[in-house]
Amino acid sequence: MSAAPADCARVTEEPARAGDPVRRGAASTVGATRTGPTAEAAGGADPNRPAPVLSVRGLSVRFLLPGGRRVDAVADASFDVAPGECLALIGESGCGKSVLASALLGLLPANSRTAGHAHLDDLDLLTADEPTLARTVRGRRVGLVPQSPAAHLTPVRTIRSHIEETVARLTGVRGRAARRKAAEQASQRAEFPRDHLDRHPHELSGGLAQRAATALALIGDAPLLLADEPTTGLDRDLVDRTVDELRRHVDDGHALLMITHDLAAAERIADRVAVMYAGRIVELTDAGAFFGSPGPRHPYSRGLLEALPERSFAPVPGLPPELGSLPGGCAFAPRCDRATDTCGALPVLENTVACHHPVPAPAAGPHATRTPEDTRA
Ligand SMILES: Nc1ncnc2c1ncn2[C@@H]1O[C@H](COP(=O)(O)OP(=O)(O)OP(=O)(O)O)[C@@H](O)[C@H]1O
Ligand code: NI
Repeated sequence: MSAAPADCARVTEEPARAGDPVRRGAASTVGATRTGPTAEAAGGADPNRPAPVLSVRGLSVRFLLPGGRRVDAVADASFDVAPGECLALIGESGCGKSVLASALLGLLPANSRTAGHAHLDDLDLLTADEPTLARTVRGRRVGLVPQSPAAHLTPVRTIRSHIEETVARLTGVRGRAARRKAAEQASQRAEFPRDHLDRHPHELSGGLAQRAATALALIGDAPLLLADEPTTGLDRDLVDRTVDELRRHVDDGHALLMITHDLAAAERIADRVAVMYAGRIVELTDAGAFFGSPGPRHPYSRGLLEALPERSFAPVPGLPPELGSLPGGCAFAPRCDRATDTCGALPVLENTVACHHPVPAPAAGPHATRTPEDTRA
């Protein structure tokens, strides 16, 4: 599913250094367009929704490559995640999901430039300095299940030693026996088998490494969890159990941003869904509306869902564009059977969708959000 783990690993293996001016100095160099989705679209204006744990506005990430080339991996992303809420971020391989997560944790490489805001309560994660991120954010305020867990584990240490060390660092548990017990409880939560705790990372399958990473990410009880493909390599039964454990974590009041290719897992866990295409969020809506009625409004989202074996099993025709040479206007237009000349202009995320020709919502229904397109269609 994840065809680009190397990219993701590359991002996370080269953390920005302390005092690195890249992120702090670069906030105005990218994302000249601030298309400004409504606060409601981002999930912020609903008075019934609790104040968000994470509030992202206009987040853009650009990579500068040799020869003056650049890759706009994330463009103008805005969304909120509230306590007790899971937002699933979905989209094809290479659309910018992991780069977005890395930006939130200050884990982008030095050839990146970010713009926008990502508020974790009163702290802007995009401008926070590396000591703050390292000492107070990663693990404590934001947990991470990385996409390539093996790359984040130290080869010469057992899983037990990783977990006990994290327990000691992030919790008040003191004493060897207590730490050992807490580590075993943490591994159990993520369905990591106790009899594998004394193994080294290279002795684990991808699925077991994934479960070890999930166990580690839950230990700090951080109010926000970023889980990047937490179910990769797991069989269906374990996917369901892992997702249900993450859902319990959400129901305990934590916020979860879950990146996944697995739409069945997203349907099982998510309260809201954000669909990313070529670096942009093109749809942001309630999971019930997305997976049920009226279904996705963006033609791309609809195509993603229809590609599922239990639906039409027909892939979205064509391939996503290279992020280094994006066409002007709607990046999906070349693959879209609803495209017209209008799509030469960049669509803004309005209500729930960034599309000049969204799939019409039915006339009535609890989730129907009518747009001018509905009346034209
Ligand atoms: N350090 C880098 N330098 C240049 N481009 C990069 C760098 N890291 C990532 N990219 C590019 O950014 C884009 C988004 O990558 P990202 O890993 O976020 O995709 P993704 O949506 O997580 O894909 P997948 O589902 O396969 O994990 C890709 O085109 C990738 O090649
Ligand atoms: Ni990724």
